Amino acid sequence: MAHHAPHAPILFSFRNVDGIVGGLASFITKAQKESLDKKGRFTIALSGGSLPKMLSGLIGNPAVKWDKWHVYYADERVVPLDHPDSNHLACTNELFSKVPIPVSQIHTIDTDLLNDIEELCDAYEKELIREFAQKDAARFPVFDLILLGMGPDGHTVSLFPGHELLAEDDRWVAYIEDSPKPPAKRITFTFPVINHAARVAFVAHGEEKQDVLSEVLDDPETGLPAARVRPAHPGQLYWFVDDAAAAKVKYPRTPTKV
Ligand SMILES: O=C1O[C@H](COP(=O)(O)O)[C@@H](O)[C@H](O)[C@H]1O
Repeated sequence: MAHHAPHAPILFSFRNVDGIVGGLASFITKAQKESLDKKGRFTIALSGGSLPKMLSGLIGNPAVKWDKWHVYYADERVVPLDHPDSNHLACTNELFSKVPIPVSQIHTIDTDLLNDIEELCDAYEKELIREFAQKDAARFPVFDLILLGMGPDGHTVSLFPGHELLAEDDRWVAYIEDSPKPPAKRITFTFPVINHAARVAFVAHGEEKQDVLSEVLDDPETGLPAARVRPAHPGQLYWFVDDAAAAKVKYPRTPTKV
């Protein structure tokens, strides 16, 4: 049994990627049920990179109430929605084209604004304000679930090590024009948004994540972007990883029955 402080990150390590896919699907459906029981809708934010493929356990799953999902992108590349770099395209190819989710409930960037990143970013922030601010006049939105990835450099969403956006404490959505990982132009949720969510789950797999995962979980004070994800009480952070990624991690695992 894992012993750590209440609200410390919960680490699930699975033997392989299939294990992550199954565990993540049960976790998401449980989170969805809790939200639907409370308020009849489920607000979720997705990432790009390796994450969309990890959502295949939701396809054909009768527990998923797609008509109640309201989907946002935790970060998005400023490219057309059918561009190979688009996080929306990746999520569509891996998930949305295969499930009956109403298209109007998937909140994409406004591609009429691709030539004005500031406007595009403001417009996406307004999408979030429409969903959250009127209801509870919250300073920051409270997503039911935000799903994140982590790059081998410790970046998450489009928040990169050493970048000035790590200090953004006011905006909900910010833009970056000098991303060290292409494409350079992106929009991203800020830390206050991520850290106000009810649940945040990182999903990471493979040997290339070994060193960074042990730094983020065992030495979080080094301050890599992924280590700065610490949802405020009563929010909870989870990690869904495979044993290859967790090979160097000393942080205690929680048994993988979610
Ligand atoms: O550029 C990005 O990278 C991160 C991490 O990607 P991964 O392929 O290492 O999982 C991703 O979470 C983010 O959405 C994306 O824009």
